Amino acid sequence: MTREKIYLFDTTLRDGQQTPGIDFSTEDKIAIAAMLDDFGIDYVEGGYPGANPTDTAFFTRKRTEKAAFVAFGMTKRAGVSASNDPGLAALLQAESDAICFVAKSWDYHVKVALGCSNDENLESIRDSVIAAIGVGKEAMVDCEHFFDGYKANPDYALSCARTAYEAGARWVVLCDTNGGTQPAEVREIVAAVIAAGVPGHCLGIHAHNDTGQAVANSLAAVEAGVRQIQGTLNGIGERCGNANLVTIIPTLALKETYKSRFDTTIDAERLVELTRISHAFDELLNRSPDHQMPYVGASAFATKAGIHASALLKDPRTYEHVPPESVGNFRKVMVSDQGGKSNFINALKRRGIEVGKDDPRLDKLITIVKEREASGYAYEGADASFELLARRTLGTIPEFFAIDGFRVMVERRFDSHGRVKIVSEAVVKLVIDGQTLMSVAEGDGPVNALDRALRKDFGKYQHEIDDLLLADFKVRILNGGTEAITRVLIESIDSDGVRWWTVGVSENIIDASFQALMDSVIYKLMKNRALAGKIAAE
Ligand SMILES: CC(=O)SCCNC(=O)CCNC(=O)[C@H](O)C(C)(C)COP(=O)(O)OP(=O)(O)OC[C@H]1O[C@@H](n2cnc3c(N)ncnc32)[C@H](O)[C@@H]1OP(=O)(O)O
Ligand SMILES: CC(=O)C(=O)O
Repeated sequence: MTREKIYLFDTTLRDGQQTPGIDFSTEDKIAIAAMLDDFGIDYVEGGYPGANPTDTAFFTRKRTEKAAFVAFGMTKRAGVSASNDPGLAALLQAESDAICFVAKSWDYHVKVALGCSNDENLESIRDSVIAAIGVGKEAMVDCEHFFDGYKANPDYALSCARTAYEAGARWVVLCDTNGGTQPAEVREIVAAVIAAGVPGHCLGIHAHNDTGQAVANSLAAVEAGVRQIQGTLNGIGERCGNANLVTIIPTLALKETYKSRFDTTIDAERLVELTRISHAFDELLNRSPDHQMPYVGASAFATKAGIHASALLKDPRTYEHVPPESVGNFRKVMVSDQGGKSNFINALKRRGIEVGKDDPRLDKLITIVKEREASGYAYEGADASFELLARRTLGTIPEFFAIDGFRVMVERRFDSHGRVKIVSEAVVKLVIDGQTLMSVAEGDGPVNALDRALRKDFGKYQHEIDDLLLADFKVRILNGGTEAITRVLIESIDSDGVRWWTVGVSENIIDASFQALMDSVIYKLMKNRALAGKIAAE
């Protein structure tokens, strides 16, 4: 069987820009285009030059080295010639390798949205494609609402696609603009387009995710014959988003049904970059990655379940559809109340702690973790606290210091201008080598005050915690009403760039925070002595 290429077309910077809450700056666009170009995407659609200052500015800058850089815009307006349409002129003049025109292909839209005749719309499609080719650009046409249009008036939808193709468009892209089409319909309609004379190697698919089918519809279109897929990074896009290229790319590369027939520019060597790219993109959007995103999510290859962990450790293929490292992700066997001995042995081994399956201390640790999780602790997100708990149970943590007590006071005061000022003050009493050390500090809030007081006099350990920083602080109320208990998670970082999470649980938020703080400091002291924190690669 001859192999065929599937072209990848990224519209993150155009349809992705239409996502509610996402607004790229020109600098963002430059960074994202470079990321996509490096990764090996065939087409990068940069936006709509002439539509807004960001896109216009972006099109004056250098954007891609390898990928074809695409300008998006609408076909010429009815009633004016291509040479007299200012919108089309801006598109033709923009620095790009290709132009992707959006064109109506549903007669209802032609009538209602454009207010012109069906023939005038066909003329707009034809003349716009000819004009783009005339200035030396590759032309493509996004047939908006193609599937809905086909269902309403198949002859007209097909004549739009054919007109674009016959005018010389390299790609005629069938768009599920409203996102309601189902995979079986996509297969049937793509087959009809090919039967009407537009060959599959000139057809693309642009699917929206309004019924959660954008990826399935894109793959159904490939099965039916299209050879270009449009989509976005992490599936951003108007309303419920576009087809997620981060899901489609590994599916094409790793799943037998596609990999046996098709090639894309993303080979195995590039595919390992996928998780990093997906997360870097979220970072740029200033949002947390979706843990459950296929292939790249933090949970994509994670298991809490003891039965799964036991089999995974015998052979990962028992519970993994592809090897996590093929997409740059990794396996995570977590400890929790859902775990059995295998989860624990694996989690301990990663931290350099060897313990036999028959060691009674292992049973004790499992019991403690399960009891603590029942009372509100969550160790799957608090790796350092889990390690300390394990080492305490095994008896391998030195007694660095003891806490004699702490007190926190929060006061609402007025300054000399009558403005409200909230002052937090903490007192911490520690015992180190039999000597009591007492420190008092103020802070921005009670936890900050506690942290400052704790660090103010740490005796002989003082210099060891100077580079310890609290990077994040998360509070969760576990049950409502007067019996509410609080779980606090603290993320710490030190000058080695190492990060760790600790947890505290209490009916009192300050006490929960103090527990998490204590674990963070003890972990740091252990780490300084190479007694903890060696996470081996899985
Ligand atoms: C399905 C999609 O995602 S298509 C892409 C949608 N993206 C965007 O719209 C984002 C960028 N758009 C914009 O910034 C603006 O809409 C602009 C600059 C393009 C146009 O702005 P304006 O000239 O003020 O027009 P406005 O946005 O109000 O309306 C769109 C006009 O384009 C016309 N039009 C829409 N599609 C097409 C088409 N394919 N071919 C020709 N004309 C079209 C509409 O009939 C309407 O014309 P009218 O003003 O005579 O009623
Ligand atoms: C062109 C486009 O974005 C759509 O039809 O959805």
